[in-house]
Amino acid sequence: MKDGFLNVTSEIGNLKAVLLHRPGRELERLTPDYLHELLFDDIPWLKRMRWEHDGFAKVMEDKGCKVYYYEELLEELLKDKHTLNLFVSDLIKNSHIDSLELEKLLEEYLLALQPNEIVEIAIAGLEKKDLPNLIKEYHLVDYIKEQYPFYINPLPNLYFTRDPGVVIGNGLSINKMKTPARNRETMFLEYIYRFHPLFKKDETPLWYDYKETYSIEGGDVLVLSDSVVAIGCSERTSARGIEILSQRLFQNSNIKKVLAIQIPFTRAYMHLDTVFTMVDHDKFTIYPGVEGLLQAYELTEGKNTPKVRPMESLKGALKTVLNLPDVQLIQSGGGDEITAAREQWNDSTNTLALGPGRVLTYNRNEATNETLRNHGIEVIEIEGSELVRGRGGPRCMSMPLIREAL
Ligand SMILES: NC(=O)NCCC[C@H](N)C(=O)O
Repeated sequence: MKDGFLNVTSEIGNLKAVLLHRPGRELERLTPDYLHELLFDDIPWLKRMRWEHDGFAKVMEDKGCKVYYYEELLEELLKDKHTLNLFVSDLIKNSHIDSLELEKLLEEYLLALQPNEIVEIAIAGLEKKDLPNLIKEYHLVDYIKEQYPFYINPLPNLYFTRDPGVVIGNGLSINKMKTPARNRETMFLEYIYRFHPLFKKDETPLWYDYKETYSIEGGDVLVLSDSVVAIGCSERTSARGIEILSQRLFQNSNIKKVLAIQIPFTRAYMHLDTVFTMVDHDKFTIYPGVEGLLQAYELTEGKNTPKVRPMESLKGALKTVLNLPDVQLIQSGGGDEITAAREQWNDSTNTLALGPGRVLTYNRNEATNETLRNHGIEVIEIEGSELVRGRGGPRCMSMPLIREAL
């Protein structure tokens, strides 16, 4: 196989290219009634959120990382009429409109728009009040759904680009999301993969597809080295999904071992990277509140499904799979129970490595940042008072496309 564009063989190699989404109008469609369903705990202030997000992107650019945006890549590929037609048709299909007639009307409406307007609607949603005269004759389904404000749902979680897809080696996993609120996000990545020349589809293996049955979300996947991946078994990522992805990696890539790490299935720690991230060759940060609750399993290639070996401890497992004499688990919140819990809620452990021993974090997590510094880690802080309201940090908000090999 020729060289593709994507290449991620570690969590900590110098970050060279990343996929982001700048928060947009979808955030202004969050209302208290739909917060829970849309996986938010609060209503963010968009203007400030964008400012914070621009600051986040700038730190990466200043360090030599190329920043790509979902909205730009999608607009570029929708300039092709054939792709645009397919995209609109899939957008309608994935929006669960429930009425053939309405589907047709919406399709006609969207096809008359420009690519940037279609992308805006695909991400930010379409409110019924914006098209007051669309339906000429009401059917039962229209009466029943009348109170619901959207024809097309907003996707307020898209700025957490980590979750819908993950690059492992030179291949891509387009994930199967667990919740309906985030399901439609993955379609965008499929279009970028299939139709944008940047991703060099013919040279890029697809490890997983969002049309599969078992959920996997990117916040659970940590590429620990060129031959080892850790995958959290969590509220969002299923054990069966881990087995299927692992076996494919064993058979078609350089990955030899997967460390499956079971974390408590709760909202506060919805993905592995909300409690555990890699910050240097042999250093990790971990939320002490879960340390004793994690169970690790080593997966290696099996006949049909992987062989599974329960491991004694996370620390021991990391040493074994990474072949290291020792590893350090740096406790977030300085190890203080209350501080650690408060800062974990605000994503203290969700660090994004820009290079070995250099991480990006929210400035609000003062105790954790100080602890990391005391362990020799360079910590670059960003503002995140509004960004954090979606319950995700710098790692959640970034999908690495290229990292320099270690
Ligand atoms: N990797 C991550 O932990 N992503 C954060 C996702 C937060 C989002 N509100 C969600 O519940 O999916």
